[in-house]
Amino acid sequence: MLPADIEPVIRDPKATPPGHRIDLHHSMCFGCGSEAPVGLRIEVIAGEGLTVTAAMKVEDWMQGGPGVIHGGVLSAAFDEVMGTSPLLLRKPVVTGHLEIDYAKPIPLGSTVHFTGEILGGVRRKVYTRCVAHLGDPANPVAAAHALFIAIDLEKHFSGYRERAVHSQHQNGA
Ligand SMILES: CCCCCCCCCCCCCCCC(=O)SCCNC(=O)CCNC(=O)[C@H](O)C(C)(C)COP(=O)(O)OP(=O)(O)OC[C@H]1O[C@@H](n2cnc3c(N)ncnc32)[C@H](O)[C@@H]1OP(=O)(O)O
Repeated sequence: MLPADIEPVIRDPKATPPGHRIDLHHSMCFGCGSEAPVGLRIEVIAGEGLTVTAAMKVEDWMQGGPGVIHGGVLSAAFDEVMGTSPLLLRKPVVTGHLEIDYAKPIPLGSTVHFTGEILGGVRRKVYTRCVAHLGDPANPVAAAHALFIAIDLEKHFSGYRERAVHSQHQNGA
């Protein structure tokens, strides 16, 4: 999946320091929003270099097959974790391409640990990967690769903002 012309990228000196949560982009986001009525509420933590980590408790409402997580929920979690990592470059992005390898069923009640990494970039493209385990990093349960595209936030969402759902604490702003 990685292109031949991929180039190294450099963490922005003003990026969130290692060990700290990378700021959520808005409180009503399905992936990270603390006020979203339904959502994953994932906190992505900056790691060293171009890495991030996150953990997600697998709740009953995430069920797909009996007793295990739905694959789409896991996919959304990967999207959130990897999609946040380009903020280490101080670049807002959207997902262009996401692929998942599901290695093992993930039981309800378990905690999924994610370790993501930026692999490099080409122009506006940022390539990432992420591995998930249930407590033993040597025993992964899933892995993902994703391509994110850097955007101009104002332009990208200009035609959609009137539909945005706001937090009750934002006075409709
Ligand atoms: C919710 C978001 C809030 C963001 C705020 C702050 C972020 C804070 C972190 C939050 C974490 C969020 C994590 C969840 C993130 C989502 O879930 S985002 C939602 C899902 N994704 C989308 O809705 C994106 C929909 N797609 C699009 O809007 C447009 O296709 C894109 C991606 C903006 C690209 O369009 P474009 O700006 O016209 O650019 P374009 O010239 O077509 O492509 C640029 C380059 O990317 C390549 N490319 C584009 N698409 C693809 C593809 N699918 N496959 C391969 N290459 C591709 C092109 O070939 C081109 O390459 P080069 O020519 O440079 O070699």
